[in-house]
Amino acid sequence: MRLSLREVSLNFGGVRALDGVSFDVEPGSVHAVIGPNGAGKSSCFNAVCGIYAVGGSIRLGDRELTGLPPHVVAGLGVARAFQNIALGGADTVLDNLMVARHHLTGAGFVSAGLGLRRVRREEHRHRLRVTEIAEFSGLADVLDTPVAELSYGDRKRVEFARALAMEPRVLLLDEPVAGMTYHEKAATVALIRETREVLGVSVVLVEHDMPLVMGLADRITVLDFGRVIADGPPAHVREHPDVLRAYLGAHP
Ligand SMILES: Nc1ncnc2c1ncn2[C@@H]1O[C@H](COP(=O)(O)OP(=O)(O)OP(=O)(O)O)[C@@H](O)[C@H]1O
Repeated sequence: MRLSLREVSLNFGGVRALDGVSFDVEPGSVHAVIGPNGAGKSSCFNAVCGIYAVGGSIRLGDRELTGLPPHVVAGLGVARAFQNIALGGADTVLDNLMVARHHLTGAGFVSAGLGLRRVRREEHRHRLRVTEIAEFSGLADVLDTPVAELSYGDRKRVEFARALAMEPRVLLLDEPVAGMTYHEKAATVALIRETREVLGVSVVLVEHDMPLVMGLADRITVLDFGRVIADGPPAHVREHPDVLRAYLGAHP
């Protein structure tokens, strides 16, 4: 499903954080949003998630997302892996992934209206799916380990898997490789590629690591002072004079 932003605007007092931002995230693609500090990348993510009310239109397929609260946007298929999110440290990886599925279970696992057997069957089904997602995300060996005992790289994987456990159509990743070692980065890039290729989920990422973005993204939107200054495949964006000027600090 295509995610489309049209003329999205957001003000903080006198600051125009987003100024008529329009771009499309094609189904099953990796799309990067880049730009200098303060360009509006986080604001853009928060707008898509429903955290900020914005002007303009944000659509997933035919559904208008603007004006909807974050949990409804998530339920419609836009999941976000938060940077440094407070994972339940004492809880196991499995517990953390199960929590992410609550919005899929309507009233939750223990609903007064459901018979005990049905509740158990439902929970079993979710456990199987969560185990699959953990395997996909490289967490099969640590399913029963408390998150607090995991390495930094594995905790980032839990954030990723937790977003996948929401069964998204679009996955938003905020600086997915920040602070990672070379090997952790390579593993994350592979996981993002598989998410696109195997699951067919679109991935939108904000990331400062330029070589990584250029090698991974199908398409890149460049923001500067809340506006889109370039949008296209990496080769196009890399050569764009406005991008060189604004982003890379070159003075052609
Ligand atoms: N909650 C807020 N209140 C006031 N101003 C804000 C708020 N959030 C962001 N801004 C301002 O909006 C503009 C865009 O900020 P935003 O955080 O979206 O940029 P960014 O591209 O994510 O930056 P960075 O790369 O530094 O994280 C900046 O001028 C910022 O100071």
